[in-house]
Amino acid sequence: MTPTSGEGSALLYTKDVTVKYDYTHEALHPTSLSFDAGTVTALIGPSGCGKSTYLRCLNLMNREIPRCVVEGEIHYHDHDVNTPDENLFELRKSIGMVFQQPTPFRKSIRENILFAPKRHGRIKSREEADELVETSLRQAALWDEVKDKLNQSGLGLSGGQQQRLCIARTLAMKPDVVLFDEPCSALDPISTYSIEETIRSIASTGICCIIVTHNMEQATRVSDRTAFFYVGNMVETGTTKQIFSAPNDQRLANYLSGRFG
Ligand SMILES: Nc1ncnc2c1ncn2[C@@H]1O[C@H](COP(=O)(O)OP(=O)(O)OP(=O)(O)O)[C@@H](O)[C@H]1O
Repeated sequence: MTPTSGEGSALLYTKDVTVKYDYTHEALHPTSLSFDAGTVTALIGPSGCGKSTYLRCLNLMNREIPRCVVEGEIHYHDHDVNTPDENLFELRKSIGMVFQQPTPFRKSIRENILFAPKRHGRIKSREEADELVETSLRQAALWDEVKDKLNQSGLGLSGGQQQRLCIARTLAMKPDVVLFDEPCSALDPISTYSIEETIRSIASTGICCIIVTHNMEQATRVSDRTAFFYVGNMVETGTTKQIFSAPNDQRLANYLSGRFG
């Protein structure tokens, strides 16, 4: 899919979104970005520049933080979800999230996958459950490694496998957006490669993937588009190729050349 879009055709976009912590400290200044189905966007920038804060806006996760205020528009399927009556339970079914540290539930591999679909009343039969477990684990490239131990604890897996289990668990809800907050930072290079492959393959099925990463090589390997954040501002966005080969903003050029991190 062509990695571009204006907000008009985008699956998800924000318009002048700001975030204040403790009601006053504006950690994210007005930010407008758009995201298409079937693409991967990387959010990059030095530590503390607001990448994760912005990512958490997209499924209203900042609402879990006391005294945090998010203003501006967050359009999902052309509907502004940043309203007090938005149903968070429903929204997060469609906009899933994978965190930095793998966080499998203290349950079997199978029950990790089925937990949320059961809660949402989506499983009607044993056959449906079996199929969902297999499809989700295959999408996360974990099926072959765990198919003979589905009833064992998810906590018995390696770190990289646990992270893929968390991705499979997210995919079991059939989201159309998945947010990844530094999903590989706790993983070795082989597991990292596997997660990157998984992200690309998920995007190829039409899911919109957005990933916060500190790893510039990862951004170039995995993403179609990149947005650079600096001190709470989204400074530049474009195709990943353009951002890395011909940055316009001097701060971005300095960041890419390693002058600060
Ligand atoms: N829960 C919070 N309460 C108060 N301030 C916060 C909170 N989370 C983040 N901040 C502040 O908001 C700013 C942006 O932080 P954020 O974590 O979004 O940056 P980041 O670019 O994702 O950083 P990193 O790459 O280190 O994870 C920082 O000044 C940070 O201290």
